Amino acid sequence: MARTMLHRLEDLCNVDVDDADTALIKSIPFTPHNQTSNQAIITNALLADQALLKDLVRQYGSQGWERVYDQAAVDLTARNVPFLSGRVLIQTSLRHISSSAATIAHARTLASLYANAGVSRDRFAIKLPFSGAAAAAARVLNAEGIRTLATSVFSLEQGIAASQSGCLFVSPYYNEIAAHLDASLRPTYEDPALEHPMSPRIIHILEAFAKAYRETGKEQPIMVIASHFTPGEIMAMAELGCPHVTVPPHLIKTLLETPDTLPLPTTKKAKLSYAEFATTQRLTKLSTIDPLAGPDWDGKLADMQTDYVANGGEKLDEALKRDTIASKRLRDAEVFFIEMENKAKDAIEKEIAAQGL
Ligand SMILES: O=C(CO)[C@@H](O)[C@H](O)[C@H](O)[C@H](O)COP(=O)(O)O
Repeated sequence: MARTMLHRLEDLCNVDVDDADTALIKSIPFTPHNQTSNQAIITNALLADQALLKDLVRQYGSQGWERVYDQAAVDLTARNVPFLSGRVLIQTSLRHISSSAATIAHARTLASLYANAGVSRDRFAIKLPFSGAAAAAARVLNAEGIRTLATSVFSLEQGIAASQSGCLFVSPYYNEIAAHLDASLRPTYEDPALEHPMSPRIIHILEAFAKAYRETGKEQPIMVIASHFTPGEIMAMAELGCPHVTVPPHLIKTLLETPDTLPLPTTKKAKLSYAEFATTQRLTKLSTIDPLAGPDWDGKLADMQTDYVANGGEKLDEALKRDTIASKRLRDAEVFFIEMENKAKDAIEKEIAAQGL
């Protein structure tokens, strides 16, 4: 196959797949790294496969819809492991966003279903939508070897809490969920790295991790940046310094269909360790600005001195409350993913009734 923009992206930034579609993953002309998912991805995949739905209901329907849905998420992702070099990921229910105990219990259930499916702990991770309660849950889960990804991250404080709770990965959303549902909310920029209002927060998180690594030697979460609309946005992630980007299906297809006619890249992809991280010269002005902060922001950025995870993630919840943009975006994610989960719940319960279970 001739060289495409997806090859170029992989030269600059590790390509992960933001979808569970095995055929799509196999169509990529190199081995992608991780495969991310969420309740929208799992529900759509399950509803598109009525044979799988019926079969899972037959096997597990008597134990209720959640058992069926969790098994679906594990089955739909576990089968992709042979075609990836890294991990498959599924997300805990947003119904648990305010409860550490419920988040821990759900993550442990998913981990045991992966174990039953023969997926070892180094081939999966559990995504936690990152509230204070989730950060506290992450500390427990990572300590017991169930590795987590902090997701729905919109603020530096959430990024710091991901580091403090020992998360393996962190996924800031470059764009908000509301913009996925309403195209009029999608910003378009000639130069996304420099102009997109989320770029500074990405740089702040990466710089905080690099500083923490230099000071403590402790490995920091690997950034798997998510939620992009355009090829231009995706390609800009390398310049921001993101080591991984998770790419939705339509952008994988577009990048695969676009020949790379540019000279071979002269820069290398960001290393997974933050030891050598440095913001590229062109973007250093983003280090001190925050277009998403409110008008009374004092210009100070959060740092690792505050423990955002202690006491059930109390300080993270306080920070989220003060940050109207991040808290609105996290709330939108909560509403959207619960809606998508409920769509699957209705279909599963209908099938449970049809099978007379
Ligand atoms: O958080 C991760 C990866 O860690 C993503 O799966 C993330 O949920 C998605 O990129 C966003 O929710 C956008 O998803 P979609 O609306 O494009 O399906």
